[in-house]
Amino acid sequence: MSTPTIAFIGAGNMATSIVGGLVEAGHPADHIRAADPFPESLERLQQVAPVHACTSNHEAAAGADVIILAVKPQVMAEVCTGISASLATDSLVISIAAGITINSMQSWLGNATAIVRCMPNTPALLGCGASGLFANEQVSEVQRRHAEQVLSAVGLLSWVPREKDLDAVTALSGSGPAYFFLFMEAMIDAGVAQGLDRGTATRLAQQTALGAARMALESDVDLIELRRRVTSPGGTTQAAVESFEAAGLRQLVSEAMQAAADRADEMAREMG
Ligand SMILES: NC(=O)C1=CN([C@@H]2O[C@H](COP(=O)(O)OP(=O)(O)OC[C@H]3O[C@@H](n4cnc5c(N)ncnc54)[C@H](O)[C@@H]3O)[C@@H](O)[C@H]2O)C=CC1
Ligand SMILES: O=C(O)[C@@H]1CCC=N1
Repeated sequence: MSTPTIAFIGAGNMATSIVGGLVEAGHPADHIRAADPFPESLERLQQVAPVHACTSNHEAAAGADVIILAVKPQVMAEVCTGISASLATDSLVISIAAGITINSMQSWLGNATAIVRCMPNTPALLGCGASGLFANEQVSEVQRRHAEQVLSAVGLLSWVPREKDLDAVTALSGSGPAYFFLFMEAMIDAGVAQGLDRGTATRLAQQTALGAARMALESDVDLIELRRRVTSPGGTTQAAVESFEAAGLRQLVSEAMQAAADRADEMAREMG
């Protein structure tokens, strides 16, 4: 597969992370362009890799194999209509904006445009992201591989068969980092209430989350077995887990994720 030319429209946090990952994975910086109205954003990006900084979105998009729309959802309509005439017939557009549907993008870019809609998450900033991807029918096999090359540079990726599934991806991995942060906040507060100083409670909670995540990823047994191995019969973990279950933790998680998915659907309607 030849090296695709990749254009970033918007050179903020996500673009910078993806560029960092791409270059680390061996993608040549001279095959990457970026446009952003704020020179400071472009300068920050160029500290990560010597990409070609463009003076307009048109200059970045013209003739690029892959165009990554890494701008906030609120400016997507303006950005898409602005670059629609710059796309080549075989350009692939990848959007990482939450709540902007393929339908909306097609209405701004043209119905024949190959589009991948992606829901990333913030650990992409550390190369540890998890992204869900959906492709419209115009996306070819080669373009799928290009999308995978880009998103795998910042972590794991998973294709979903229906665009609607991106609402569930948003509820799970898109918003998910915040759930773990919230749980850690609650654990730290509880540790402090039991007498630990906040610094100690914070470090213990952070390392416990890291250790548990690594065991979940790297161990050859499932989550139930991992949990069983911590839970001595009649011991402390059993007391805590029974307390969680009695308080309806699973139902709470299910309702919270439904609220997130419903909101994702609502946002797509509002912005579409
Ligand atoms: N699921 C999630 O947790 C995440 C989703 N995202 C999505 O990624 C997208 C980008 O987010 P960030 O990088 O965090 O935002 P950011 O604010 O860091 O970057 C956006 C960049 O777009 C530039 N920009 C504004 N108007 C522009 C225009 N007309 N043309 C070109 N560039 C323009 C801004 O100057 C800025 O540098 C958003 O749509 C967001 O929804 C990002 C991070 C995580
Ligand atoms: O909270 C949000 O709406 C965005 C989408 C997923 C993560 N952040």
